[in-house]
Amino acid sequence: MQELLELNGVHKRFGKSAVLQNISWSLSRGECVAIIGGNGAGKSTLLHIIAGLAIPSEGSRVELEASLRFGYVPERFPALRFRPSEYLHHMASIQGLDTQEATKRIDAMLNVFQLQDIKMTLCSKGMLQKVNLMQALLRQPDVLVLDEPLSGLDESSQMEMIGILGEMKRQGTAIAMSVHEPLLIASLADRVTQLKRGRMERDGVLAIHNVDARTKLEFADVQPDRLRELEGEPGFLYWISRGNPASMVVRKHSADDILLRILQSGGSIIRLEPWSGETMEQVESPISQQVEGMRA
Ligand SMILES: Nc1ncnc2c1ncn2[C@@H]1O[C@H](COP(=O)(O)OP(=O)(O)OP(=O)(O)O)[C@@H](O)[C@H]1O
Repeated sequence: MQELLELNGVHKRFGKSAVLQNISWSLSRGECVAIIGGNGAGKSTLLHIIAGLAIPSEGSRVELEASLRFGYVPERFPALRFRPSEYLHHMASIQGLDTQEATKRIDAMLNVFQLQDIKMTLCSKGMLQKVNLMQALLRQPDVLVLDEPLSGLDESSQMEMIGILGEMKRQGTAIAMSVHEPLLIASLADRVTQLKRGRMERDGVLAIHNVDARTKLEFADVQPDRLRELEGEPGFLYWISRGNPASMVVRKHSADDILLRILQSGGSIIRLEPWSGETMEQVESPISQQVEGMRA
């Protein structure tokens, strides 16, 4: 993977307080890194440095490609008295985007994000978080930096956000995000960086991230004909249950795509977890095989 950004021996101090100590870290195109750690561990400070919004007190931040574009999604986003489209046009103009280009992009994003263009004071937290993400995507960033993107969202908004971020990642956007939710880490992260009191305790590939890793998806409200379509998805392995709720085991690297399909089929996700579960004998056979069996 092509490296985009490098931090070398970064320290950050506020007065006498050392908030980050000796952080060496990198981020590559299309990679998603989850930054975890307790309250006050230094996650937001590290994200500010990654995004270029704060300068290290010591050490260096090196962009390894010319003209890299960064998008930053802060944790808190205020409900302003604008409609999303108005707000985004203001932001586009501040960022120096051509008006025609901005209109095209904002219309496309409102459509993709399925966001009603109502006053932001009337928007739910999930809707506001979409606007927050959209302002960061205006200039089609190479690197997207997110501070707790799922914080305070309900389950369906969380899944929607995971689907959107998964799509960004597939398109090659590098993502660095501070995160508490195991669901988000399991669905998107390639690597986890763990901070403890400003020091990097761990920085590595997820243990479950290998080609054989499997994920169990439990979901509800998908019509039987759609269940059969889900079987055709690359990465589908087997059913544990095809009732309502249904649960299936899929290859971990395909889980994002299948989650998206489930949501597009009108389903809702109940749970997603790493799976090392039962043997094939204990599971239900694919619907397609059963239908073949009935025909025979
Ligand atoms: N501008 C600042 N001036 C002084 N201290 C700061 C500043 N920004 C952050 N800190 C301190 O740095 C430490 C790390 O803060 P930071 O927000 O990076 O942690 P965090 O891991 O994101 O925490 P949380 O999970 O609670 O949001 C905290 O003790 C905080 O008080």
